Amino acid sequence: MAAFRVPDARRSVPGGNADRCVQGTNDDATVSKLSCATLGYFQDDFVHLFVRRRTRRPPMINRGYFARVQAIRQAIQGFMEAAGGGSGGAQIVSLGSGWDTNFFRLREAKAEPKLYIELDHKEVTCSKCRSVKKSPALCGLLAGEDQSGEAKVDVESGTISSAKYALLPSDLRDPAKVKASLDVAQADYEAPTFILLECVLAYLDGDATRNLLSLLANTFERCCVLIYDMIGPDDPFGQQLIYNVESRGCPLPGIRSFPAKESHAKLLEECGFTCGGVHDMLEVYGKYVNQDERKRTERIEFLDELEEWHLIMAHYCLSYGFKGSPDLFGTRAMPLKLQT
Ligand SMILES: C[S@@+](CC[C@H](N)C(=O)[O-])C[C@H]1O[C@@H](n2cnc3c(N)ncnc32)[C@H](O)[C@@H]1O
Repeated sequence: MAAFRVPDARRSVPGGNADRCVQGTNDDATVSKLSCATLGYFQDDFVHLFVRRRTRRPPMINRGYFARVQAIRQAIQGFMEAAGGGSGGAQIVSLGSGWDTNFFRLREAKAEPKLYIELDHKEVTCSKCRSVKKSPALCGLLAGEDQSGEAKVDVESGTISSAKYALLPSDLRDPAKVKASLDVAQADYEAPTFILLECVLAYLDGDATRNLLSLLANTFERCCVLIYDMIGPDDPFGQQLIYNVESRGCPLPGIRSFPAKESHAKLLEECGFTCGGVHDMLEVYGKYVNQDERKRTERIEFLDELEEWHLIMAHYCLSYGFKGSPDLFGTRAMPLKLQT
């Protein structure tokens, strides 16, 4: 592996544009997910509706995204089963959701929760509205069972409201705004709720993350939270990773506030959750991702840079915590189960 020489990228972050750069990370994530879907790593019939220019990502990136998407889908499925599905009142809240397509995937499979709420910066929710409005397929999935339900897609305000899905602009750094957005979305604070923070907290500073997680733990009576994020900022590979992102003007304060698996566990406990587990993505890929899917996808593209693969995967982790009734969020609802 090459030696890394990393200048301090924080000095080159252009102040005013930081939010715009953070929003731009969603474009990257979506393009990478489309790259995977196109190659057959996983099925996503909707992600192409959000991307203007397709780019084929290198095999290592595709495999990393496969692990991330597969693990999150397994966790959602585990929760939905434990919570009795949409008819059991299950609710999903995705914060910093970007152009994620999980709602449309679940809705098409008739496996959607009672309510699916997404929050992101207004710029991102406005562009999501634009793509939804242009797509009869997405609009159709927002409509009610008999296609009669009213779905309002307002590009100007960046909001979508429908019987089972709500998209709203919000700033995750401001707990009062997040709570107000959840109120507008008519979140049910007593319903079993799965909260997803997929590659979001790295962009928030430590206090903002603590305030956000504490708000969630204090607001939802029975919930589990799943966090996918970067770790390991201090070794040469982590420094390079941070430099690559921050030199584009996108600060990553979160990775410094919560640099290791232990700090993620502590964060969850401090904010009012019981920590269910923290695994780096190497562990997730090796032990928790469905093994048949793993074997199938390993045949799609050859990967020979194993040392770098191990390094990348060790710099991301999944952590999860619970709050509320142990019968619902006990072992049955553990987001990840060991695969044998
Ligand atoms: C790397 S993208 C991830 C998007 C999506 N969760 C995924 O994994 O595909 C990070 C997302 O977090 C959102 N985000 C970051 N900070 C935010 C904040 N303070 N308020 C609202 N959204 C934020 C960004 O706008 C962006 O959509």
